[in-house]
Amino acid sequence: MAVSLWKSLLQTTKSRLFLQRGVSLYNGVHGFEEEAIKKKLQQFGGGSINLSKEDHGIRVLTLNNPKQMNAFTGTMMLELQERVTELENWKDGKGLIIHGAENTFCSGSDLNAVRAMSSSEDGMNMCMFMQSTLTRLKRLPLISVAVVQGKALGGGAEFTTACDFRLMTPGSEIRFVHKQMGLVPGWGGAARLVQIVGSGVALKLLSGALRVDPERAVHLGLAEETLPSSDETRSLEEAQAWLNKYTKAPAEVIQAVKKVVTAGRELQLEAALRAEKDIFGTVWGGPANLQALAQSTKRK
Ligand SMILES: CC[C@H](C(=O)O)C(=O)SCCNC(=O)CCNC(=O)[C@H](O)C(C)(C)COP(=O)(O)OP(=O)(O)OC[C@H]1O[C@@H](n2cnc3c(N)ncnc32)[C@H](O)[C@@H]1OP(=O)(O)O
Repeated sequence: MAVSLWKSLLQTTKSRLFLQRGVSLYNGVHGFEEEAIKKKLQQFGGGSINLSKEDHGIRVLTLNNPKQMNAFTGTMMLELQERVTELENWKDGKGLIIHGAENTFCSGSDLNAVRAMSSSEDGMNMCMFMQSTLTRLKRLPLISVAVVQGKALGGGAEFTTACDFRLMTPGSEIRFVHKQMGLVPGWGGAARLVQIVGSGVALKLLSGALRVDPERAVHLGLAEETLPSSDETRSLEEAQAWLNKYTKAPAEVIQAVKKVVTAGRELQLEAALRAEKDIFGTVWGGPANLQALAQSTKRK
């Protein structure tokens, strides 16, 4: 009796904890020294992570370091954590579009920073920092879309897997180049890639460092579709129109939808069911539900 009670308490706690905002995957127990790595990352400046004002519940996050093909500098990693915290506290949010500046997505880590942080301690701390931030990004109660224009390489390819969906423009490419650097993904990209395309395809993409063009990405289930335009502005407009199809409801309903799907993906069945129950309770009898009940019974 005590054991099953303990198990049930543990499951409930897990399902509640996983929905909490700002929870890092790692702490001192794992050897994660967050303040130390933040200080180190601060030494490698350049570029920025910009977040647009909201427009009908949708914001655009821009990886902005075009001089280096939007490679992630240390300060960009710190800014990404700040933007994710902002998005976790965005009450009216429904959708997020992520793209790179000047019509290319992201070239991974800034290799200058990588060369300067080649110690095991720095590498592991950067890995845990980025895994935590991208896991929080993936768990945002928003529908997120990576618009892949140009190249998404290495950590940039991993970044696309931290979004719910990927839309690619003609001629664009996702490529997990890690093998060529004697590495494996370190920002959580391998674990998420297996969830998206399955272990067999993930093994081929990683071991072959294969170039994935839009057609192959759609075939593999890595991308939803190839956008018609390769123009930077036009393709963003097309991505916004695509996302609008899925965000036509009050924010609290869209956020609840994303949360139940995240629970189903990440938790064991009983914990997922408990999380679904808790989330269902936040919308049952809520304004959107009561308004729908007051209207005609026929669904459009
Ligand atoms: C866990 C993640 C993992 C890690 O942290 O270990 C990584 O992500 S490591 C990085 C993996 N990424 C790469 O290896 C890509 C390297 N870059 C390229 O292959 C090319 O630059 C490419 C294909 C993105 C673009 O080639 P293109 O010929 O069109 O342009 P350039 O190569 O001349 O690049 C323009 C300009 O950008 C600088 N650049 C590009 N990528 C990076 C980068 N990742 N870090 C730092 N700087 C980068 C490049 O040096 C050029 O600058 P310039 O001053 O003009 O030489």
